[in-house]
Amino acid sequence: MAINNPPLKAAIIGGGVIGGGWVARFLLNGWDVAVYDPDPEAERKIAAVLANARRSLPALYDTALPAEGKLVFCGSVAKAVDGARWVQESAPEQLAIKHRILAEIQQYADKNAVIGSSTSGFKPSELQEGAARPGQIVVAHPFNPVYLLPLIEIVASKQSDKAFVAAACGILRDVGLKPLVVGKEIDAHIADRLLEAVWREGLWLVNDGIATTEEIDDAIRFGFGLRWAQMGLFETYRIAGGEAGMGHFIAQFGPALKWPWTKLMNVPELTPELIAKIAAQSDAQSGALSIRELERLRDDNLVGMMRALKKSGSGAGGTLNDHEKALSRNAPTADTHALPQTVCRQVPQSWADYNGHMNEAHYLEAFAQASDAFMALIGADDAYIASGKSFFTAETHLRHLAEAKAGDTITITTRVLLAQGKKMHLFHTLYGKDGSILATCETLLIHVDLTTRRACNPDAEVTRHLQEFGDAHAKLAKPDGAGRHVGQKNG
Ligand SMILES: NC(=O)C1=CN([C@@H]2O[C@H](COP(=O)(O)OP(=O)(O)OC[C@H]3O[C@@H](n4cnc5c(N)ncnc54)[C@H](O)[C@@H]3O)[C@@H](O)[C@H]2O)C=CC1
Ligand SMILES: C[N+](C)(C)CC(=O)CC(=O)[O-]
Repeated sequence: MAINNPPLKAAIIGGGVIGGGWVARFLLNGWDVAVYDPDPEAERKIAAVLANARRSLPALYDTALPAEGKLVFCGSVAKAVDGARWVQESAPEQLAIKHRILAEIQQYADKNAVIGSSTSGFKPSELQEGAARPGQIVVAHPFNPVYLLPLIEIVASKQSDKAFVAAACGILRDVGLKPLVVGKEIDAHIADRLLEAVWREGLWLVNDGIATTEEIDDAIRFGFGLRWAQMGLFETYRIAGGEAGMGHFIAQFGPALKWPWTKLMNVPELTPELIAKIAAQSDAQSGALSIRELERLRDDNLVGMMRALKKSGSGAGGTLNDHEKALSRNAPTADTHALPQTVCRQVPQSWADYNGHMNEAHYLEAFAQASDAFMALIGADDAYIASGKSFFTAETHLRHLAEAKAGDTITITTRVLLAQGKKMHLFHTLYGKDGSILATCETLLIHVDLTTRRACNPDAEVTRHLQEFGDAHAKLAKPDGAGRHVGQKNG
């Protein structure tokens, strides 16, 4: 499915914490979005979520997201769902409210639209009770923040139509999400079953005066929380069994389940005293930051962690890599300035430094991405490198002409200055959003046999493609700044 052509429409019914995240996820992936929420404050709250999403979601990728869709706020469900391909119910977690809203959605929505519910705990069969077309409704349970975290639990009942489940998964993948189809409907699906168990134990630890909210959070974030983000529970414990593996792990730690290590199913009563105790500890722990500041801290950390996972493709990193590939396939192919555009991306927050602009190290990173993209363009792509040949960079000269700031969109064009035998001499120009030149990079790459680690000529096809670019670019005037050395006067 094309990601952004023509613009698709999503309707979000209920624009609170989760609805706002859905708005951002669809909008920043090029969908038009219509929102219905009776709260007069909804527009302001969604604007705040969107501001945070705009500074974090694009930072996950080394390529640009599609142009943002259009956002409208509607005065009725009927207006919001009109023409929508996806309708997401994100109203309060009360079955009666959800039934009322789903009935209204089905009255006005296209019969082929997917209707997802964000419910954290209700089974799809419960949501479908009394529905005009039960098969159209699926649980699409997201995780906060919806614009960054890829997991969506897709839960169907016996009445659900498989075609809608398949369509739901396809659409969610297109907007960068990871649909996990839950095989059997149960209360609270998979993830919230797990979360509730940890939450229950946490409440007991505070209730019994054993640990504060901060100590419990430390127990998670300094240890197993880091492991869970990349390997989950079972893969982590498999390693904990040492070379003897999972069988040995269970033999050793299985009996502990019957020792008093857990409170099992007992739930502490949420008395006013316990709630006040937790709220006071939470204020002492995190009250110095506003919710929006905490969200930005969370988002920057999530972006950093998820970007790190891209390297190995573990967990969320694999989803990002798949989405990035799809985004690159759908990126505009038009040349800018008559040269191939080899980079189009946002400057992530993490690239800004103490001077409040993009740090010099990341100019080289962006230009290296341009060289990689140009290599792919001439056929020196992943398959070529896997066959044992590549280019190594021998020399680079960077010029910094104007500032790029976090959140800015930057593009790079690539020009061949010389294509001769094993030599590939490139000149990259980095532009800001207004088309002004922010930096240039002149770089010499040498073709190498990866088995001998020695220079050699590229394969015939790569040579031919490179030569074609070289011949075309030789007709252009020499770029300003080419051949400069450090300290040279302008002019
Ligand atoms: N907050 C969380 O961490 C998560 C929540 N969810 C689920 O998402 C759903 C929404 O939860 P939150 O966003 O947290 O709640 P919320 O309270 O932040 O937002 C609910 C929104 O629904 C609106 N609303 C109330 N009546 C409505 C109606 N008749 N029609 C349309 N909108 C209406 C409210 O004005 C409010 O803006 C729930 O089903 C919840 O279980 C799912 C994943 C995580
Ligand atoms: C607390 N909660 C049950 C609403 C949480 C979720 O449903 C998922 C999440 O984002 O943690």
